[in-house]
Amino acid sequence: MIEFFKQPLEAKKTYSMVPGNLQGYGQLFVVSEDQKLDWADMLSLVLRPSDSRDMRFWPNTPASFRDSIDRYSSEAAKVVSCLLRFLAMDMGVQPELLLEIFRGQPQNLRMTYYPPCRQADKVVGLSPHTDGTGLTLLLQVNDVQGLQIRKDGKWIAVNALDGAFIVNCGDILEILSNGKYRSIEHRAVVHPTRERMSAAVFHHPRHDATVGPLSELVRDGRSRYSSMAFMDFRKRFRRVVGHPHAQRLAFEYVLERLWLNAHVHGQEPQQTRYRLCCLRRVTI
Ligand SMILES: O=C(O)CCC(=O)C(=O)O
Ligand SMILES: [Fe+2]
Repeated sequence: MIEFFKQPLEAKKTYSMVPGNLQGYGQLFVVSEDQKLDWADMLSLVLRPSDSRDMRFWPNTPASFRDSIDRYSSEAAKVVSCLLRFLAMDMGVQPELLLEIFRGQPQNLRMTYYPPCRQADKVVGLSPHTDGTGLTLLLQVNDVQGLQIRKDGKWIAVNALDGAFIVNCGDILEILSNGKYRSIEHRAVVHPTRERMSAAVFHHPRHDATVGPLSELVRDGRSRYSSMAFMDFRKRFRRVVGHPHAQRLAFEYVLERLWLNAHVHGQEPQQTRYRLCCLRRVTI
């Protein structure tokens, strides 16, 4: 990955994103010429299922690149299977139930390169967002800190442990767990003199899954979210881009719809009110 980003721009542009496809080398969510871009370049690839790989975007320099990514993908999938088992046990649900939702372990990879910026406080490396995933395995590739999470309205730096993954709970896990695990809002800042690199592997439910709180967790009828097809969730999630907090807000917007539906079915009025407050911040 380090070798890939070191190459001249022209070489990297061989793998440029094309309209209508989120894979390849470029920038995330570019929707307008006037948009202020994040201070980062990235290479995004679909890794699993393996027949969805689009090899046009897979660099073959350095020569070991494709092979390394392939192995990384299998190992990440194994780690995530283990984590899903532990999470199921922690929630008191059958591990097989959770694993079935992630069957085949659809996975994509985003490698991000943040160049240094002398006026680092005037730019943002990666805008605030939540991951629209089940779980994300995030690796800070070099020893430059940059990840922050928003807690109680404040941004808090997360220090990566050497050689360890940072595991993010994504939006889907928040819904499946009926809110037990919160999908955390995060962003990346840049360093004034040093470049930074990270690699995130996003794990999604299988494409024909329905996402909603696991039935074992709503036995008492307290479902915080109603269910929807994962592909519908994804479509709505991607519709709102280019806003400073686009992804978090998009997620809240989708949740809002889910919670309103739940409310219509006579559940959780208090939670619905909370989400209505969030909705006021969103212009859609
Ligand atoms: O670079 C980082 O530390 C964060 C990356 C991230 O949040 C993402 O790729 O979704
Ligand atoms: Fe993220």
